[in-house]
Amino acid sequence: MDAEIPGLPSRAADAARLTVLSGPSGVGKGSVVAEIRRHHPSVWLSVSVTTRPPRPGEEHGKQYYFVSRDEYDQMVAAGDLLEHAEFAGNGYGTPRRAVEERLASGRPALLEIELQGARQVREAMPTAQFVFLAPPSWDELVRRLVGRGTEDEVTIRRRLEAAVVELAAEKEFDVTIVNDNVSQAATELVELLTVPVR
Ligand SMILES: Nc1ncnc2c1ncn2[C@@H]1O[C@H](COP(=O)(O)OP(=O)(O)OP(=O)(O)O)[C@@H](O)[C@H]1O
Ligand SMILES: Nc1nc2c(ncn2[C@@H]2O[C@H](COP(=O)(O)O)[C@@H](O)[C@H]2O)c(=O)[nH]1
Repeated sequence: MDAEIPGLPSRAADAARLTVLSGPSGVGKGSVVAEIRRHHPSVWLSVSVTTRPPRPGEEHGKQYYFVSRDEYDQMVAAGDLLEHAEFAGNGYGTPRRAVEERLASGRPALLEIELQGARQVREAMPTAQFVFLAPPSWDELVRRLVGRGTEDEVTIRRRLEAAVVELAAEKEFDVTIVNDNVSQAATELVELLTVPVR
């Protein structure tokens, strides 16, 4: 690592920016992030809270903090969430303190969140970097969401209705990565995570 030079921001501080990854449900955000965690364990990803029940294999504190609606409402009321949104019938939010501590210590952070939350982060932190993960096609998005097999038909419909809105918002983002291939998309995202702050 480079030695600190008084008066010159360290390279670590230069790289300390928040990156927000968003994109429609089923596009592969979780898959891309999991790939990054496997190959780049130093990349720090915020763990969100959600009122959604865990899917098979999901663990409290790993993919999410699974909380009750009351706990979630209390966190919202207390201002403990950097952003929060209702999505397909459940509440989701980013615990504020962990992200703020991470950035304050000069280290970058990654959020994987939906569109309404991304818009809130843009309001609060306009220098953050916003990355849109796009599907190769609408049909492939539907195939992935249905093929995952984790949602019932009603929920799949709700998520696809939201996907129409999310896809129309792509132009609000700084960069688009098309998720044709998980490992390629992960490589592209990691490169963006290490771009110095503007
Ligand atoms: N590049 C890809 N090619 C083929 N299948 C993929 C690709 N990326 C992800 N998938 C598959 O698509 C499904 C949805 O992926 P994933 O759960 O990562 O999406 P997501 O964007 O995180 O969804 P959500 O927002 O609903 O949590 C999974 O079954 C996953 O294995
Ligand atoms: N606004 C926020 N959205 C979040 C957060 N954590 C995850 N998400 C997004 O919710 C949907 C659905 O997720 P799923 O795990 O139920 O499939 C997806 O788009 C996630 O990116 C958050 O903290 N805030």
